[in-house]
Amino acid sequence: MIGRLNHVAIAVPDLAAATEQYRGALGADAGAPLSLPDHGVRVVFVTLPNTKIELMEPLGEESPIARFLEASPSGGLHHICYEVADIGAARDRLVETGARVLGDGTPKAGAHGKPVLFLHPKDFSGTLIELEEV
Ligand SMILES: C[C@@H](C(=O)O)C(=O)SCCNC(=O)CCNC(=O)[C@H](O)C(C)(C)COP(=O)(O)OP(=O)(O)OC[C@H]1O[C@@H](n2cnc3c(N)ncnc32)[C@H](O)[C@@H]1OP(=O)(O)O
Ligand SMILES: [Co+2]
Repeated sequence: MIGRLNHVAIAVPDLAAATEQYRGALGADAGAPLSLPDHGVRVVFVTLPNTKIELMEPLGEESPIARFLEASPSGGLHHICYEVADIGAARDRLVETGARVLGDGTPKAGAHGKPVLFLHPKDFSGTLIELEEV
């Protein structure tokens, strides 16, 4: 059911500093910052030849990455995003297997304007999974 790896996300305390590090020290193609108030994060996408890296800092009081950064103040790997062809069908199949879909199960428009959903990290080997319909 899952297809290509769309992106790997890294939570960072300072988006501008992390972007500069990817652009400078790592020589990567980093895009412009984008605020996503619906998701409580501000992001920069780094384009690699075979996938993308999403650098994210908290946005707003209710950011879902606030607690993660409290536990790991210098940042850390936060989630991986797999592409699916039909996110409604993917959600129904996952719920049938007993996996917890986060939120109310309704896909939201993600950073690329496509529908996304998140799966509880405790149900997938301690890894937060994002599904994106592509
Ligand atoms: C826009 C976009 C896009 O790309 O399109 C995005 O990516 S938005 C990306 C930001 N949005 C999201 O992440 C939305 C989905 N995330 C969430 O709803 C939340 O972050 C949760 C995953 C439910 C975690 O919430 P919260 O940190 O409040 O819970 P918590 O502190 O009680 O954590 C419960 C347990 O899960 C663990 N835990 C928390 N976050 C984790 C993560 N990212 N990876 C692995 N484990 C994680 C904690 O260590 C804890 O384990 P112990 O109990 O063992 O201590
Ligand atoms: Co993401």
